[in-house]
Amino acid sequence: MTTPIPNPNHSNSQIPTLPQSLYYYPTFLPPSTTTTLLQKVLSTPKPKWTQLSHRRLQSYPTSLTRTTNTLLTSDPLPAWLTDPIIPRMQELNIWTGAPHGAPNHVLVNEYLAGQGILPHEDGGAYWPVVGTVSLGGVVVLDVYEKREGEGEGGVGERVGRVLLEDGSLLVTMGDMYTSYLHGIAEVTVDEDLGPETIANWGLLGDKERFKSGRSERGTRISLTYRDVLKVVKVGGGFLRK
Ligand SMILES: O=C(O)CCC(=O)C(=O)O
Ligand SMILES: [Fe+2]
Repeated sequence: MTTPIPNPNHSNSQIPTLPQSLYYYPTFLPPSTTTTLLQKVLSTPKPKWTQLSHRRLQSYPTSLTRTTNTLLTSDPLPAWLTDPIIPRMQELNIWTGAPHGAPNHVLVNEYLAGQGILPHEDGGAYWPVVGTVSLGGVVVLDVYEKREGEGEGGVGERVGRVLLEDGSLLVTMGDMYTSYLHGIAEVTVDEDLGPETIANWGLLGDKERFKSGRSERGTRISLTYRDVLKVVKVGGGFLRK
């Protein structure tokens, strides 16, 4: 499989000092859209959520099969997750070269203040691009080296920190997708924020907001867009929930 080529037109959005390639778009969605999306996600009935130990999760249109990582469904993504987000991503050429030319799977994460996600990689079920839309609370995403040859989950040195603002889009591809890990610490305050410590400081939409160097966590939703490589369409309404 060939690796997607970062679009040189977007070099202004590329996060410096980190391995390639992470792109940050601070005001990808206007506040009116983030508010509507946040309400939509937070009003989802409880059975649609999977409660994990450190966050809640929804999978659209459904979760992947456990053994073969296949998207087995006849349902498209719901309109509230596609418009206007996917056309805007396509304008940025994020899915150019992807097997389906657009994301076909969205994992929606909810983190309460103090919750996070352990360092991990997103793996081979997907085309190696993730588009992450952040809604609500601000968090710092940590990037780590991956320690090969130490079995599963070898977490190396932290190589950088990225601040994710409400309405922003983070695009992860290339080496950042395949050779590094990412995680969110379980803290109620992100501290030590500044131009020396936050890799995307120069790209932030509202640096003033973080000039105290601290940011209190609030409830955050992330919409993570992916293109699943293996898709099997099922007809006739079988396997529907
Ligand atoms: O919430 C985030 O920004 C990260 C989520 C994540 O890493 C994942 O869903 O794989
Ligand atoms: Fe991830």
